[in-house]
Amino acid sequence: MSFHVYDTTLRDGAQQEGMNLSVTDKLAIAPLLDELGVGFIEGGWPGAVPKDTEFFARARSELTLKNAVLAAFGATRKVGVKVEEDPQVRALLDSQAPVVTLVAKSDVRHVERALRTTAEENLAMIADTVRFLAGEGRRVFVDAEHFFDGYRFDRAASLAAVEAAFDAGAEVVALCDTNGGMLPGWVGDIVAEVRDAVGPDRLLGVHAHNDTGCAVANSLAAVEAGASHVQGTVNGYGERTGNADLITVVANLELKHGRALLAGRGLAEASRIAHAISELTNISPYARQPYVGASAFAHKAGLHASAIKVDPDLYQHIDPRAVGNDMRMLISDMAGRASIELKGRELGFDLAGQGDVLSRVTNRIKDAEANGYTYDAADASFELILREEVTGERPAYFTVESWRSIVERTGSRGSETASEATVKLRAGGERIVSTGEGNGPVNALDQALRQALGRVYPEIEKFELIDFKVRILDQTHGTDAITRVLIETTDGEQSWSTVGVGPNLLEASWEALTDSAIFGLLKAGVSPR
Ligand SMILES: CC(=O)SCCNC(=O)CCNC(=O)[C@H](O)C(C)(C)COP(=O)(O)OP(=O)(O)OC[C@H]1O[C@@H](n2cnc3c(N)ncnc32)[C@H](O)[C@@H]1OP(=O)(O)O
Ligand SMILES: CC(=O)C(=O)O
Repeated sequence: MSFHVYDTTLRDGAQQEGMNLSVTDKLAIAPLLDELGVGFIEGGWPGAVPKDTEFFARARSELTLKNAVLAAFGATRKVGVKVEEDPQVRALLDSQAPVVTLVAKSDVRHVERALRTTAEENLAMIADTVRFLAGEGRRVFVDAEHFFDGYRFDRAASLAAVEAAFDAGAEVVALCDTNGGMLPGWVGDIVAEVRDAVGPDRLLGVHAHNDTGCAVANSLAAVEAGASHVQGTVNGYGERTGNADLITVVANLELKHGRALLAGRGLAEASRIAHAISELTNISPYARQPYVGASAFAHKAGLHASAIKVDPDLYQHIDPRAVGNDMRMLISDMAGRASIELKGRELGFDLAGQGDVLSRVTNRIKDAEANGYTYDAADASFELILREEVTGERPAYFTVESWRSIVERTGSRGSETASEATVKLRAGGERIVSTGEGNGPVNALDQALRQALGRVYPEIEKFELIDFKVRILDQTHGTDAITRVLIETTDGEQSWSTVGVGPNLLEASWEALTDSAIFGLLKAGVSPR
């Protein structure tokens, strides 16, 4: 029996709080899902959500899928309505999607209290709708809503709904944990019982929500018990706490159970695709996401690094390349010499056998972290320290004579503010004095520094500050507290992060800004002038 990987990012994923996908977003996400290699892409509910009706219409001319087929989602016919006269069922046909997935009630309490009808009418709604759509040439899948809750309450009634769907011609019945309250043992037992009840030739699926934090585990339990169709969303998007993270489910099945499920390059592209979809949903990626998260293979503890130096597999459960991710060493006060050696290797420095350098860098990092610096989020500042300890000097792009930045309040009530900064430095054999204006004192300082350096290093014009984070450390000291600034800069292709610490925001920012300029010039291959 074939196995289905069924993605519902564009339908159930879009039910996540705060997510609002345009038709264009959906048309951009669908090819990424196709590239991932899923078998089915549920595009939305045509006839109920106007954007979804438009999505299916535009998909016909604008989408070319290599691996996946589109599924339109909708409900069984309404109570007491002839199926061929139900406009929502008609909209499913009109979508021209080759697969239609019907949500059907399979918990008798929902039938009686939400649909306000009888169990018999519900079975007729399921059978009529499946038969009608199958008769029109559609592959029909049924999502048995609240199946697990219903089964635990009245198993005969829930099983009758599943059987009605199969008997009418449904290709798949996906058992749904709609409220997400199940635990893996319960799911495994129930799927095994349903498997026995419906027989081995019928294709059972699973659709899990994450309210107990078990959506992935519940999906795996269902597959182990005989489900061969698994639904989920990329990045675990979905209502409330989300749906089963489809990439995690598939990675577990492929990499732990040896079942190749995705078409094309599949998992090897998973990290890139998960992040690209985050860009389109405008929801920041979750760094600690299994397999594809930025931290999924990041090691901070010095003891880990000392073993990883011998063999990376000693501290990681898979080769990160299997999911298109990378191993990274994080540098902090928890680093040891092995961490520095491995990080050096990552940055292109071979420090093997250079015990002195490793000890000096390790001690410098530990001291700096004790004074408020943090390097696990400021790789570029770390690299400058490492270079300095290896070569004995910092790249001499400029020497600073002085700088200042002021905030001026103007207007009759002092309600308008303007900032102005002056930087005096030497570069390219000249003394440069530059003044910058900005909407705040840090912005003005950044402008002044950039303008000064730009006279000698025009390469700096490409640099852009894209993130700025301030943290006041040791807040119990009030105004004595120290300030830490982390900034991220890009040259349009790559980005780098630097850190600064000081008694106030401006001093901390100045250090992070100058590190950023030096690192950017270094990376651009510019020699000091
Ligand atoms: C578990 C899930 O996540 S399923 C996916 C849920 N997704 C969505 O709800 C998003 C899209 N939904 C919508 O646009 C709207 O809710 C609609 C168009 C579906 C329904 O809206 P309305 O027509 O205004 O109906 P209303 O919200 O008042 O009630 C829902 C109706 O669907 C009926 N219904 C609910 N489930 C089913 C079902 N499985 N089969 C048939 N009818 C159903 C209800 O009995 C009710 O019928 P009634 O109008 O005769 O009382
Ligand atoms: C169908 C669906 O989304 C659910 O039951 O959760």
